[in-house]
Amino acid sequence: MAATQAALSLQDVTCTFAGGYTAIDGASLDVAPGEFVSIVGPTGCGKSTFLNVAAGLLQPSSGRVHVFGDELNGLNPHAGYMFQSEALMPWKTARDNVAVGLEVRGTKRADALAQADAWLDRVGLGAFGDRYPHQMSGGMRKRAALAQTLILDPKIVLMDEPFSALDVQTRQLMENELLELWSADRKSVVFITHDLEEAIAMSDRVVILSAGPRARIIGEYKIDLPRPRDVAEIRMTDGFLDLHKAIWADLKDEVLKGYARTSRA
Ligand SMILES: Nc1ncnc2c1ncn2[C@@H]1O[C@H](COP(=O)(O)OP(=O)(O)OP(=O)(O)O)[C@@H](O)[C@H]1O
Repeated sequence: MAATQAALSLQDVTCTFAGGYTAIDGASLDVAPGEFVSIVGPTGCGKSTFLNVAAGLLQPSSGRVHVFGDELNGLNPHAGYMFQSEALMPWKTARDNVAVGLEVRGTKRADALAQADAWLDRVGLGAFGDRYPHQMSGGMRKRAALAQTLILDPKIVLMDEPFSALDVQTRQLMENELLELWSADRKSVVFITHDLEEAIAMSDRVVILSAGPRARIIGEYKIDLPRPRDVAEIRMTDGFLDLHKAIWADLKDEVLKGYARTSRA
């Protein structure tokens, strides 16, 4: 048995869809407990597909997934998932949206609501629990979605471009908030983004997927920048710029290939 058991281990994962398109081909990734890993790759390369396999939402055509040493069959019981699109129910208030996962698990409503209020406070929405999603800004909705995911205390958080719809300033605020929450209670995070700067600023490790079809992992970089980090300030440091230059050298050709493929389609 390995010295430290991975929180999440994807081994030689291949995903071929019904029409015969192979998105991912033989990709392997281990994520350690408490590690923040970003996956970066050109548009349409298979990042979401890979994350869906980790969540247990998609069965790979071949390859294996282990979660804390147990083979995954069905939904990943230790994972919380935060999507790019809105996950809030429009007919529920922020408080009810955050509480609903606990209620589904059988927590008494009063207790679930009390925990939801505590989480709303933690994400800076303490005064907005009664608001409905349409009464909140994009950033507020993301905060509520973050609380909705973290209230369930998943050991692994899977995030698929969670902040990509936000303006730059709100996005940086959210990134810093996520890092603060993460450092207070270290969970394993797998963070999908097409934004290399965001990936470097946030992560312990950045993994590069090649352009599809048959995307593979073509590079892994340890990000040894000091923490705590401010995502805006870290971007101006020499260490960040050196990493960016090195990783971009690997990523650039793949981005161009991906762009050429999608622009022909
Ligand atoms: N159910 C499916 N059936 C057929 N092809 C699919 C299916 N789901 C995804 N694909 C294809 O697999 C490839 C990878 O898709 P995926 O959404 O994983 O990429 P991505 O890297 O997350 O994309 P983006 O950067 O645009 O978010 C794409 O070419 C997509 O069209």
